[in-house]
Amino acid sequence: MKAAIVGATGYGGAELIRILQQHPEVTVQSYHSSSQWGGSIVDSYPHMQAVSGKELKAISHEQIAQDADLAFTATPSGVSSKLVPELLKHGIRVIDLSGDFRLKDPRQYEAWYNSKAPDEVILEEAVYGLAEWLDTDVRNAQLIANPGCYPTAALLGLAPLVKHLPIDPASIIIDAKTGVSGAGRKAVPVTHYTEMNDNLKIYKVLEHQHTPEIEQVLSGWNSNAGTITFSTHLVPMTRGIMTTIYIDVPESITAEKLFELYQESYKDCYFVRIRKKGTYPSTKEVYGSNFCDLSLAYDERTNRIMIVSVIDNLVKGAAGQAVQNMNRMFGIDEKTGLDLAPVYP
Ligand SMILES: NC(=O)C1=CN([C@@H]2O[C@H](COP(=O)(O)OP(=O)(O)OC[C@H]3O[C@@H](n4cnc5c(N)ncnc54)[C@H](OP(=O)(O)O)[C@@H]3O)[C@@H](O)[C@H]2O)C=CC1
Ligand SMILES: CC(=O)N[C@@H](CCC(=O)OP(=O)(O)O)C(=O)O
Repeated sequence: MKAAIVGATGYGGAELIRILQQHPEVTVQSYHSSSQWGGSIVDSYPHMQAVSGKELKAISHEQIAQDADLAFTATPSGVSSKLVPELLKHGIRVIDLSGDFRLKDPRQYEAWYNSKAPDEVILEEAVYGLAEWLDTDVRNAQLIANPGCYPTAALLGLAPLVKHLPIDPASIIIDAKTGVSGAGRKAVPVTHYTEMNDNLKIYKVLEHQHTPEIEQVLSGWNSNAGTITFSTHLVPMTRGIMTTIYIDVPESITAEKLFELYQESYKDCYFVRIRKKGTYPSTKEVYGSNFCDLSLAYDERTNRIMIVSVIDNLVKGAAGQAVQNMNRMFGIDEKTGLDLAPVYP
């Protein structure tokens, strides 16, 4: 299979290159950049000697569609919304890493992204690619909207509860923390070394664009689901997301039942690992891998469940899940090319 990577000079693109380099079924046919075409990947990433002979190309929709079976668009929101329809028009399948095709309601997109929504027909057609909980057969999908990093961590943590128990979804609080690579490679004051080093910041308070994405999925799972409380923090680390989720529970649940529900729900999901009762994951324990590690705690004093979920934002939260979706799209075992052990310490 032949793939093209658009946005190859960004962090998501670089992670796609790293993963696809050792994918036995894929050849990366071309690497694309809007500003550095004519140059080479190693100009941006000198450690990527394995692709040193590859020239970065300009973005020609027609050429990309002619040469490859699939395009990954690892481009910013607002860019993907214009790029992807052109690629689809030329008949190529696309996995988009941005937030542009995740929200079904264009008014929601415009309200949270402050930008014009893509065409409604394409929004309708796009499959939301939360790989463990796909609700359609993606072997025929033309466009997969790869989920956001925070929604991936939060939704994998919430799914079994929201799908199977009469919890009160309005009680959901998601307290999330991310590493700085979540902001991409571009230098901006907020992620500058002196701003971030030895510092902890809350940001996008009550206005994070992943809020409606999480709510949209939850309401598809449980008709009672509505609004959530979601907070996001920047932590002085390179990669990783931890979400700590709090939910009020019906009195009928016990810690044992809860644990069994999660074990059962994820028994066939290689990339979701439920931690032993009483132990809790840290972001380093999934660093560089496509795993999402989950822990549960039931607080009998408050009748609240606490779920802890960790992922690597660039892998399970972006490029890794995109490759997992690609594998599903092309009928390949989902683990192919992705069985990466976490890098620790
Ligand atoms: N970083 C993360 O953890 C995650 C990121 N995402 C999403 O994935 C996408 C890529 O993120 P990330 O790699 O971190 O971002 P970066 O800022 O690191 O990279 C963005 C890429 O887009 C390209 N680009 C910028 N402007 C344009 C344009 N006008 N036309 C075409 N290409 C353009 C840039 O390269 P060039 O100038 O060379 O064209 C660059 O390769 C974003 O939508 C992001 O929101 C999703 C989940 C997690
Ligand atoms: C640290 C940081 O800024 N993280 C980004 C993560 C979102 C992202 O990467 O993009 P998507 O919306 O495409 O998922 C943010 O909070 O907006």
